[in-house]
Amino acid sequence: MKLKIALLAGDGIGPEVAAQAVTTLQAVEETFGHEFSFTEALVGAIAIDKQGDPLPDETLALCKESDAVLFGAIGHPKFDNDPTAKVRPEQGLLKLRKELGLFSNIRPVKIFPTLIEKSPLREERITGTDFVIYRELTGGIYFGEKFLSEDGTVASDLCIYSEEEISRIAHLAFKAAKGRRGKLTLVDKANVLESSRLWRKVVTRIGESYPEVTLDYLFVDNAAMQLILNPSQFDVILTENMFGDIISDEGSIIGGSIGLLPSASVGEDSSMFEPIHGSYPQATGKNIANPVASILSAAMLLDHFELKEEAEAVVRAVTLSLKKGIVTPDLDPNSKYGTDDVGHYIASNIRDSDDFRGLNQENIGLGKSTII
Ligand SMILES: NC(=O)c1ccc[n+]([C@@H]2O[C@H](COP(=O)([O-])OP(=O)(O)OC[C@H]3O[C@@H](n4cnc5c(N)ncnc54)[C@H](O)[C@@H]3O)[C@@H](O)[C@H]2O)c1
Ligand SMILES: CC(C)[C@H](C(=O)O)[C@@H](O)C(=O)O
Ligand SMILES: [Mg+2]
Repeated sequence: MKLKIALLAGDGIGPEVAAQAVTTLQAVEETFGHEFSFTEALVGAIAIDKQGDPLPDETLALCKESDAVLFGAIGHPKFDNDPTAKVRPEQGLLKLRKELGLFSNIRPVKIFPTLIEKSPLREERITGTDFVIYRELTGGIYFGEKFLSEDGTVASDLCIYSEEEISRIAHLAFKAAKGRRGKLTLVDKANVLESSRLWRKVVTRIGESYPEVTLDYLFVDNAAMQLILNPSQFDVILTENMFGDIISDEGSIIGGSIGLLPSASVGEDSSMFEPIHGSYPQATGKNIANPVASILSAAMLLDHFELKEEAEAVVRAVTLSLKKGIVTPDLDPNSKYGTDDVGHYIASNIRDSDDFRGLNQENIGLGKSTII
């Protein structure tokens, strides 16, 4: 298959982890005989520095004409520490999501069996964790009208949703639940927020068309607690933009590190693949960032284009690296391996995959190798 991929590495550790996703995709390309092209473009703080715009027109145009976008991370402390800055790196990411119509952000949370002891939670709590968050990505409080009074003492952000925005992602989430364990949990704050009550009404109505899926509801504060208390109760979580942002960072540490959690953002015509973590500025240039979230985002890209065997090969290679202890310091403070070592190990395992391709994965203790 030929794929034209826009590569938006961004800021901080973005370029370091995205480089390993590219190395992985190049290994897949060679091993399975595909043709992937990568075209780089600016986004985030580096784009502000170079062009005064966090999403230059040519970057957006490239993304629109590409088959998919591979995204690193954006963000820089000079903006984080300046609440008065009018132009900000995050605006580039948000505009990109909106312009590409990426309304559904899919964030799978699965425990790698060999990492169970790396989790801050006890083994008996996290065993069996395997859920996926469907986070609405182009609406809600992120995109509602903003207000700041002239004297700078009063501010507001409007949280606004339409039935249409809720129903299109709800259908995707119900379909996902149907293909998994048949459970969908809507996370909202319907005891307080009008917008959440609209979510409940619309999702409940849509649920009637999916009789094989059990729908339940959790208030977001309770959901935040349940995620830690009993994460294996969840199958598909459907939620609005900001709640999804928050609970996915929380969910990521169940498996040991946010550096493991990938995501796919999809719309009608476009798709983008990015780790859920940010630019981790403290780690920039140190070769310590975990590239696995970025590499698994590349696996989600392959899966999205129906390259199932290829996606599985990536997940298997990642699983093997974790099993062998070829990991970055977030998973093992004494590790001698850097971001690039982990990426190269994974890529070389895809290239030499004869030694484990086709083997019964259970026999070699890798468990299930699908990503979602
Ligand atoms: N999608 C994105 O590009 C994105 C996402 C979140 C935050 N941000 C931006 O990133 C900047 C920093 O934000 P933050 O510190 O709140 O979040 P962050 O995700 O960058 O880092 C938070 C913590 O998570 C850990 N971490 C993150 N990525 C890791 C990796 N690959 N390997 C190992 N550990 C990792 C580190 O302990 C780090 O201190 C901000 O400017 C923020 O706006 C961007
Ligand atoms: C950087 C920020 C705009 C972004 C978000 O809040 O969506 C990030 O936290 C994420 O999870 O992708
Ligand atoms: Mg986030």
